[in-house]
Amino acid sequence: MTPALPDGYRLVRVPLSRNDEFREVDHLAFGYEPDPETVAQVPDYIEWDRASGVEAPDGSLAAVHASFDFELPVPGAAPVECAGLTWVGTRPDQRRRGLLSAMIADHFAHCQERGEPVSALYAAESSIYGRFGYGSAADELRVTVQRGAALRDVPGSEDLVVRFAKLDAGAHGALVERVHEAAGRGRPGWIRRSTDTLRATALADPPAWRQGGEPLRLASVHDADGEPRAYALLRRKEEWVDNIPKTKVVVRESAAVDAAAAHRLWSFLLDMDLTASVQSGPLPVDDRVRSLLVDARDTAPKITDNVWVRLVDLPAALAARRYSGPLDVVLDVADTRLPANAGRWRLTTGEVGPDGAYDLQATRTEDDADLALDVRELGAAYLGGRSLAAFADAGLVEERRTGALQAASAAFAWPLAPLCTWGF
Ligand SMILES: CC(=O)SCCNC(=O)CCNC(=O)[C@H](O)C(C)(C)COP(=O)(O)OP(=O)(O)OC[C@H]1O[C@@H](n2cnc3c(N)ncnc32)[C@H](O)[C@@H]1OP(=O)(O)O
Repeated sequence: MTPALPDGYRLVRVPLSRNDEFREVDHLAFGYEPDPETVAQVPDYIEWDRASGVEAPDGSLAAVHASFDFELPVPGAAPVECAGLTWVGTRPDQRRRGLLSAMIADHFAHCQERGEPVSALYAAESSIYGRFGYGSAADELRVTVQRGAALRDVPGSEDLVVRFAKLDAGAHGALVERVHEAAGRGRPGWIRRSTDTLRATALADPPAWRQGGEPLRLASVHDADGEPRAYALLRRKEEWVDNIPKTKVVVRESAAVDAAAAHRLWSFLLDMDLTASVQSGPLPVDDRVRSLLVDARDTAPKITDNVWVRLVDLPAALAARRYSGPLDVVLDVADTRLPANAGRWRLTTGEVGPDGAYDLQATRTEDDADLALDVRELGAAYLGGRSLAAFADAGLVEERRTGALQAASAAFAWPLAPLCTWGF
């Protein structure tokens, strides 16, 4: 069901020629205005063939959104085609008239046309997107570690060397993307930057973004052949208290291909002269540093929601990932926004693969349901980082056949916690 727009309003595609208007809506919606230096230094990373909006009766843009053509890494399988919803904004003088609701319906229709079974997003406010069937599918962890904090030993760490330089996007871009890709292998949610402009934006560093810190630096870890194994994009914020240096190291993003590289990187970060602490970038909740720190309690851990997932084509999306255990259950799915997903589905796994994981098929059935849930909870569990049993415990999944919840929770779970390392 497509929500109605107010009289005279209409959904439109927004071409590059309306870039200024599109951005004006965004600035008004989010309450900021980039200075000319920032505009000049941050690439235009909108994919203009995927930008849309709502026109008011006078032809002006009242609301906008766009999406990215992503591949979303899922548990145990090749990434699934995914529309990364972004740049969502309604002008403050046009809000609460159903413009976002209409844009989301339009977005889902475009996903279906393009054959994208899944959509993902970062939520500006976490109360917005559940109503549209998006579920919070991953958490991100940030820690602040005191200088000199001890790490448990990892063999091979001492054989690696660290290089430290002013970030040069041209010279370092390939290193960052190569390590980022290798570090994320097997980790659900680890979306790669899919275009040159997104890759360039990840390294953009206009002065307005520095919040009093130095320009971005790159700390990179290399093996004996010079091959990069880990990196951190960071800046130091100089601070002195009573003549004592208390500079903070603030990491924008870091990644490491293995434990030795992570150990070497953190050893370097925790031993920088004049500093007092290291604030991490977004980490998976099971990040190595939690296991390696001798005193992991004193790290002021903060957890927030990371990427949100929406199953647009339920059977295709569920078949695109793999599962940790055998399963034969009937789900009764509620989905008011996309009725084609609603109703009863039998989920059946096949033979176990050599990696211990299972393929799965979702087919329509008239059989009685074993579990009843909203598509939002299915999206939340999709990357393997949320427990269906925990949702049941919160009253959000109903078990109608004893044992079905245990089996489904075990099958949907995945050994590595999901994470996307960058907001889009
Ligand atoms: C993926 C991303 O890009 S995240 C970025 C989202 N953008 C922002 O946060 C920018 C500032 N906010 C805005 O521009 C607007 O308030 C938007 C885009 C969040 C909502 O746009 P609107 O056109 O006002 O939404 P619309 O009128 O369709 O409301 C749809 C429903 O969402 C609810 N809703 C809208 N905004 C919010 C919010 N911020 N928090 C909680 N609920 C909200 C409405 O109350 C309405 O609920 P209902 O269906 O129960 O009646």
